[in-house]
Amino acid sequence: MDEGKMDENEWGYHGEGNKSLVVAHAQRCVVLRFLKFPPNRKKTSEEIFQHLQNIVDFGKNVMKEFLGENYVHCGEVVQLPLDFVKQLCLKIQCERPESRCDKDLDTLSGYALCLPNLARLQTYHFAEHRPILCVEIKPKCGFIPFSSDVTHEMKHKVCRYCMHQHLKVATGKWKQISKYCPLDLYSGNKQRMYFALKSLLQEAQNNLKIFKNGELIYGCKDARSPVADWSELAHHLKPFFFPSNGLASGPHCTRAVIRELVRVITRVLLSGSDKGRAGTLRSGPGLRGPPVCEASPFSRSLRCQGKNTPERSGLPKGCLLYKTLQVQMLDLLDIEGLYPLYRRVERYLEEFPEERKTLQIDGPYDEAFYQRLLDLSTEDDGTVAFALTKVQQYRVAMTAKDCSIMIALSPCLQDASSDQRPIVPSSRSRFAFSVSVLDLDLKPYESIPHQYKLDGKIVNYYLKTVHAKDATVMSARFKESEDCTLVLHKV
Ligand SMILES: O=P(O)(O)O[C@@H]1[C@@H](OP(=O)(O)O)[C@H](OP(=O)(O)O)[C@H](O)[C@H](OP(=O)(O)O)[C@H]1OP(=O)(O)O
Ligand SMILES: Nc1ncnc2c1ncn2[C@@H]1O[C@H](COP(=O)(O)OP(=O)(O)OP(=O)(O)O)[C@@H](O)[C@H]1O
Repeated sequence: MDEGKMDENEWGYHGEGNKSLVVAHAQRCVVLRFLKFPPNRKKTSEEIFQHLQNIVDFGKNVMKEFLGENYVHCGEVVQLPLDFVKQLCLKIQCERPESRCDKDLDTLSGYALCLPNLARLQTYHFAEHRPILCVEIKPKCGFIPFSSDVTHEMKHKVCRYCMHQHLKVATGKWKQISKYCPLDLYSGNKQRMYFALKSLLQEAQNNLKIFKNGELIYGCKDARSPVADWSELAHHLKPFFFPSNGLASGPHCTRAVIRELVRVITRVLLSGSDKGRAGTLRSGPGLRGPPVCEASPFSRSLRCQGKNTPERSGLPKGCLLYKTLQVQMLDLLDIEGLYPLYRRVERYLEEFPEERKTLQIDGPYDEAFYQRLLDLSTEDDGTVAFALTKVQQYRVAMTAKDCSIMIALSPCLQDASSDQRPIVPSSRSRFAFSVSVLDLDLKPYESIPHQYKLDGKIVNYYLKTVHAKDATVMSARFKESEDCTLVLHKV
């Protein structure tokens, strides 16, 4: 990219989260990722450069090591002309969802991250001419805490995502409770994964987006304007899954297309080579928590049919879900066990503030930082070193609990080679695919007290409001009859 010759007209709004905003190049397969800040909390250019460089270093030295280099794209920090950034900011403002406009794009530093556009296959510099379908999933935390520091018994039974749903609906973030449970997606069991993906398609919230040729066609652009029309989605997807067949439109077609999509995504999620060192993080069998979440409609439906709890995960070790889960499990103590250790580090830093650098709280995220993450001991010897290791592991785990997985699918001819990209078959077509992870920014040390408070809030709200009324709420959830039949489809 020639940073000297930037033209805002060649870039378009692509998407944003809570902390960054992404624009995509119209022709080339690149995006620019800018940081965002609340209006009164601007940072210096030097701080922004350092923040972005830390993101790159963390990706290179830590996440690539854990997840494998094929999945992680670190990008590079670029310096852009300020005039370009200002014009671009004005140009895209009208496309930003209202709910995200509480933060402003950083237009003062001129720094951004340049990354491959993962909504297209990884050809980096040149746009593909083939049509591309891309599914982005933010799976969230896939295990139930196993730590003995957990004080609320409910946390050993119901996963955080399912509990948090109730607080989110109560505070108006989303309109209705999702049937998605991350433990189903991470189960490796095809029926549970199928149920999880279908639930995401029913209530996408911010956990699922679908792009066609780089354009968002399904999922929430704005929390207040969810788009969830399956027949419209099927209309977009039909040429991908039934290219040469005159499948009539209507509910039958919609169901067939959605079924193909879910099957293909399940297959892709279960694929993968065994690179990356997340396997070295595996904790013993006693340290893994229950395999199902009691609030998941899937396990509830099994129980209501008198069937046993499904077996524990059959995720293949090479697949990205497996690796992501291993990194999430670096949260060995749960926030309840971690918080006192955070306080220990805090007390030390209050006494010796100059040590913050040596402890690598704000980086550098280098090889030494990575090596310390591999110590999985939970024997507290009372030292600051022990507390620090657990704090850093927790931050990495939280990052893996909030990352997204991008799956790009491009149809290929029956007999054509795929340029060595892996292939996934569907019943009427074949796709070359790529899988990548995004949003691997290390969670800040400062967010730990917030996590501690939020955890208490989520559990207390669930216990007080939902669990007390459990029977009523859950029976209402099961009035939607498809729950019990859906899971029995052969996949
Ligand atoms: O706390 P959670 O689980 O609600 O996760 C937050 C996400 O909410 P979600 O539940 O996915 O809707 C939240 O996503 P949204 O802004 O709601 O789309 C952010 O990803 C937030 O991370 P950060 O503070 O921007 O680094 C996330 O915060 P972290 O807890 O990961 O720091
Ligand atoms: N390299 C990329 N290629 C294509 N799209 C991307 C890329 N990086 C980010 N995006 C898109 O931009 C959106 C916002 O990016 P990202 O999730 O990194 O934002 P964030 O503010 O850090 O998120 P969060 O709310 O979790 O803090 C993503 O959901 C994704 O759709």
